[in-house]
Amino acid sequence: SYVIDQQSVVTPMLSQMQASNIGQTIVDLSANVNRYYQTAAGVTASDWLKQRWTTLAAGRSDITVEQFTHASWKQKSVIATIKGTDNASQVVVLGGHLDSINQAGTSETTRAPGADDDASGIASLTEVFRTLVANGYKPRRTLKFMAYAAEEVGLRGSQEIATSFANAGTNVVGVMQLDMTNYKGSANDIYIYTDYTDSAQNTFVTNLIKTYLPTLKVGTDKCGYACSDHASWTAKGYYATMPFEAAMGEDDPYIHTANDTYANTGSQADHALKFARMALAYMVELGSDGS
Ligand SMILES: N[C@H](Cc1ccc(I)cc1)C(=O)NO
Ligand SMILES: [Zn+2]
Ligand SMILES: [Zn+2]
Repeated sequence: SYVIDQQSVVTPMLSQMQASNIGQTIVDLSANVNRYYQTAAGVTASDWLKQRWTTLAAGRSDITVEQFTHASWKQKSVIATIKGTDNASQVVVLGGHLDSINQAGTSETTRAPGADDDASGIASLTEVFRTLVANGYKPRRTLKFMAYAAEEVGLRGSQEIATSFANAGTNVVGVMQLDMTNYKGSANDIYIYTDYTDSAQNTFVTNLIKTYLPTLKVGTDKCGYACSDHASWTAKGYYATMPFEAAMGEDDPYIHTANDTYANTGSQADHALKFARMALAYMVELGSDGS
């Protein structure tokens, strides 16, 4: 059962989280001509993120940053792990996808900045990672931050990772997916998607928002298909939640084009900051539980 009891840890951290940090990561990631799973730029973006997370890890001995090599394409997923203290066998995952795509076809030189889809999600979870490390936070459970390759071509990177975890019998107690966090297209702030996700964990996340971000308005909606990497984890029997930027059909109209830019989300990351704060609360509340 889900208990919310880490206010003394979470609340001080929330005020340290900054939209400007999220915006900078979006700018950095979308500076690659593209982040397509098959291009040199897509490989470069993966290597850049590994280095960025390694720098943020600040030499902590309980943190590792690695790349997950996939079977049949070049772009690697990136995984940062904060090893738990006394309940390390139980794992919490916060993910987004690293790759981008242009719906007109993505060659080595095709522009696909993917600022909202999904640099915004990667930037949101990177700000969670930065804040936890800056505060010297040591979780009881193991926390994993994941940047999946090849989401746009069939959730392929997360499918390989989730399958690998299931085959290893890894006890992932919960997964949150952040795919598109920075385009405020709807009346509510955060939309919890109810298909291909777990309803009990969705309720927990809704309660986290009520507790820690009480001014935010929460909506729900359905994709109607496996619309992001949360579906890969659900397919393997894990509990997943996907908080999303808008209601169906009101999301960022520029995605999968050369116009999915930071400028086209107003050159600010205020919407993404809401998701980062929610995600930090998720990682600390679940990460602080014993077995
Ligand atoms: N299709 C998804 C984005 C997406 C997800 C949900 C909704 I509603 C609309 C759009 C995608 O491109 N993920 O990378
Ligand atoms: Zn997409
Ligand atoms: Zn996406």
